[in-house]
Amino acid sequence: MRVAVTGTPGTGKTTATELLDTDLDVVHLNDAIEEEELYTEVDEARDSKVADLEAVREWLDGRDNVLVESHLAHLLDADRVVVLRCAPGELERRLVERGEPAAKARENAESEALDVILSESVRVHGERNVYEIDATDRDPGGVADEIAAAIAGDRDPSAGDVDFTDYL
Ligand SMILES: Nc1ncnc2c1ncn2[C@@H]1O[C@H](COP(=O)(O)OP(=O)(O)O)[C@@H](O)[C@H]1O
Repeated sequence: MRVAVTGTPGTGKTTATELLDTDLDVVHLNDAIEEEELYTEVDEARDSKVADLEAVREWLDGRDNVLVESHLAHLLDADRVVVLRCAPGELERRLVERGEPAAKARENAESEALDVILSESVRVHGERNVYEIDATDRDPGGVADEIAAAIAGDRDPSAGDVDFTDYL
């Protein structure tokens, strides 16, 4: 089984998947993109690398029992897509606290308020394969438990239950 754990930067993907007790091979894709040089160019202005999704797909090819964690993970093949959500104000606070520039933190908060990643996940994979988790008031262990439930099929798929538009 291949599981994607996606969500706007700051929703807690890395923290929760590091706590996850799973038989799946957990891949922190953003680290792999750096280490394996799976990017097309470096965006100096945004201090980030532009992922080469074709190279990523090739690198992942044949790895079936894997959990791919990244804000890009929903753009890849997956049997189940877990989308972490976080209230934009809390997301913005977390990103600033972790050292992101204020403008970038706000841009991500607005993207979260607009359901950008959730909508992309539903468009690419269909609602019945998307497991939305509102992680706002959950501790990392609780989020990891929710992800484990989605992997095990112990909860139903859900998408669109979260509404953060009042942030805009
Ligand atoms: N459940 C949580 N509750 C509160 N803060 C969290 C939670 N999960 C992560 N954080 C904090 O939020 C920031 C972003 O978490 P991280 O796991 O890096 O998110 P992502 O991988 O989605 O970008 C980190 O500073 C982390 O300590």
